[in-house]
Amino acid sequence: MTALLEARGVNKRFGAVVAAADIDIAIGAGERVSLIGSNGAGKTTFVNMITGYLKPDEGHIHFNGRDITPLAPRAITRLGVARSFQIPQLYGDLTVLDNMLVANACHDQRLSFWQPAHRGEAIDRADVLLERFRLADHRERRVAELPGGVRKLLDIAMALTAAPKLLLLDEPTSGVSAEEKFPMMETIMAALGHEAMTVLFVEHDMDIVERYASRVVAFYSGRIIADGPPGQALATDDVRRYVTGELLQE
Ligand SMILES: Nc1ncnc2c1ncn2[C@@H]1O[C@H](COP(=O)(O)OP(=O)(O)OP(=O)(O)O)[C@@H](O)[C@H]1O
Repeated sequence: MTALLEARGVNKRFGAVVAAADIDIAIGAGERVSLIGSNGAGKTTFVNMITGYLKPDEGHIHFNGRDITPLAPRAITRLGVARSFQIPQLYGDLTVLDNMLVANACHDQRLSFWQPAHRGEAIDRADVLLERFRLADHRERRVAELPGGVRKLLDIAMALTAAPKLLLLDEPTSGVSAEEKFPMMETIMAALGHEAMTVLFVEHDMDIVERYASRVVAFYSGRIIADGPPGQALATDDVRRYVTGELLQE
């Protein structure tokens, strides 16, 4: 397997807290990887180190064959790493379409005062994504008026305007009702199916993990305690003890 993302000997501490301990992992193109672990296990720290918002104390992270450890978040985004947040980062007063266009403008290097164009092209790309995420009917609505689940879909669609190679999702269905979460994941996964991209998603809901991940990476105290296909990783004693709580902790 040629790795798209590779972390080697990555460590991160916050004072006495070990947030990442000897992280060694390689993730290939097209994988759908779920990052699981209890609160404070180190999932977000790992994601933040990939995006460059946090720097490891030790170790290196490679993306697409390049050492991205020293790069600033914007430079890493430009290489093809995109992220959506647990609480969507949207402009409530703007329409859905305008949010898409703002997201596009943030990474379109061709835009300038003299050449604000590509707008037609940007609108076409936005419309394709809105269709895929079942957001076309909301195109002209103000984002502040939309329900939470729709806003989450928009946040992910916005991340895709950059046509990333790696997409990082933070609990895509958190805050969404039990009835809505599977239809929402179906929409997300169908939309992502059109793009040849690797997806890492932080998830606490094991039903979602089992159904949508091709691989599970479990964290505890900053360490990776299991890594494999969902059926295998979720069945390990460490995951049952430290993540799902099916076994009592020693
Ligand atoms: N900026 C920071 N300053 C100090 N401590 C931090 C910081 N970021 C994370 N930590 C600590 O590092 C540990 C790992 O946190 P992290 O947010 O990575 O866990 P997590 O698995 O994402 O948890 P959750 O599911 O609650 O989001 C925790 O003990 C946390 O308190």
